[in-house]
Amino acid sequence: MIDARKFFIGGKWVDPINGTDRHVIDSATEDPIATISLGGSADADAAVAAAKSAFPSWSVSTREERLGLLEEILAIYRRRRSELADAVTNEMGAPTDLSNGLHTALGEIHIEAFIEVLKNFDFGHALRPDRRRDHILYEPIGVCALITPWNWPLNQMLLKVLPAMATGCTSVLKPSEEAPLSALIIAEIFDEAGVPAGVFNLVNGDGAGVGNCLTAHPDVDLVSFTGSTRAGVAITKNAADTVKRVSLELGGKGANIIFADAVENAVKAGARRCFNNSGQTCIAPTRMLVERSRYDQAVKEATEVAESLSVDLPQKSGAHIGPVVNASQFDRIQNYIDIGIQEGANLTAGGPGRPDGHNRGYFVKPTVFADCTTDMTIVKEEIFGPVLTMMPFDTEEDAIAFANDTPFGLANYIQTSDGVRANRVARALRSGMVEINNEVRAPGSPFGGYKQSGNGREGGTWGFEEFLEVKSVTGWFSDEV
Ligand SMILES: NC(=O)c1ccc[n+]([C@@H]2O[C@H](COP(=O)([O-])OP(=O)(O)OC[C@H]3O[C@@H](n4cnc5c(N)ncnc54)[C@H](O)[C@@H]3O)[C@@H](O)[C@H]2O)c1
Repeated sequence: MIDARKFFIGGKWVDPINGTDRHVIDSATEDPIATISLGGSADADAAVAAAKSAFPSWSVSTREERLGLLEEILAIYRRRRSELADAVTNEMGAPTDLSNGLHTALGEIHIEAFIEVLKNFDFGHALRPDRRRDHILYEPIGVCALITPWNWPLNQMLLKVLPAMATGCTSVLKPSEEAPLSALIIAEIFDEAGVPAGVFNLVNGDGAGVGNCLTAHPDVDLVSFTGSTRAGVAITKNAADTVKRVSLELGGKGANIIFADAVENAVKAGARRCFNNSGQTCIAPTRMLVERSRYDQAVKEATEVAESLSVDLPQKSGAHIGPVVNASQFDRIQNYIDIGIQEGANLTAGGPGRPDGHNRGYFVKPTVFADCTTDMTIVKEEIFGPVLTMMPFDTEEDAIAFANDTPFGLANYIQTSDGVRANRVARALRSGMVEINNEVRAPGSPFGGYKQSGNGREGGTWGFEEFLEVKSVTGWFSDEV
């Protein structure tokens, strides 16, 4: 059993002041694998105090100093990448090929991308050529509370801790209590890289404890949160009294609009994408909308994908999916599958209970519901498991209306070989991201949602601006002064 009870505060690994022990569970065996501490208010206060005292010097550090640190972090991250992958596999059940692949690759890509942003970011410039004494400065906002979920842990942490550091902010990270192990390695990497004391701090805890303390804390200037819409709303209310900035990356219910002229493997690729990471992806294309002439064939293909996808131990190599993260997610998904059946959706693959060969662990069968309607609970709510819903459409207008008929607006998908139509539909979709024909977003492109999927943007210059205040100075003397 790993003892992971310490926190990283003020450049040191310290014992909790008023923590409570909690086990991290292997979701494949249901056995405890590590003990962490859930911090209390004294721990959150200590971390915020360390971040606050580091801010005056870090906020005026040079671009070169920050770049040097990020380069060092990148080198150590690469060296420790397989350890990070093991931690992700153990803490949230991603199969080893996935954690050695996309989970850890995303982290590396983000470090590289933020290095590029920092090299080029303009922290001060004249308003306009004709108003050279009107000067605009971009300054770090201050102490940032960074609260992250468990489903893509490295991706979500690094999209916050790196731009915070690169813009001159100081931060307190509270990773998910479900998946805290990779975060501890990130803290070790920052420590080894020489991040100055207090610039980055880590306290484990849950939402009701450390989460609440950080979001209400008078010395925290910004909360950057990724997680459920439920928690995002609670955090926003809790932060309101101190008027701090709150940046939210929340849930999703992505539509995948498949027109009849889409490439042959569009349906299969869409179904695989929905099941990847056991369906625990905020941008998963979980609502497949298929043009009627292709619909019956599409249901067959998606069903085949679900039936041929194996569900197996995360520690095994292969393209299978692993368990979902914990018992409450397992129960939640099972409940949605029951509701889908009760509400009359056509179950064509998967269904309730564990897959054959598993009598323990939080394994869920890849499940397909065809002939869904927009009023069904499984179409409206985020399930966060390997469950695909399918429905036919007749016209482009119907497809757009179905796709937009949700309180979420994170990522939507279009499959067609008609470029004019693709662009037209992309404009009509109310979401922060639209992917046409599975074209992957470039590193440094903005990630975030419309509507109840959030109000922030992560990545690239947009991700930087979240951590910056804008100062307007008039009467500015030219930089030669
Ligand atoms: N939009 C995105 O970028 C994005 C990315 C990944 C995941 N998500 C969403 O995250 C959710 C899954 O993650 P989860 O189950 O860990 O979410 P969650 O909201 O339960 O928890 C996320 C984090 O918030 C903390 N937290 C919970 N309640 C809190 C409160 N009241 N105050 C402060 N902190 C609190 C948790 O301890 C955890 O660290 C899904 O809804 C998914 O769509 C969104």
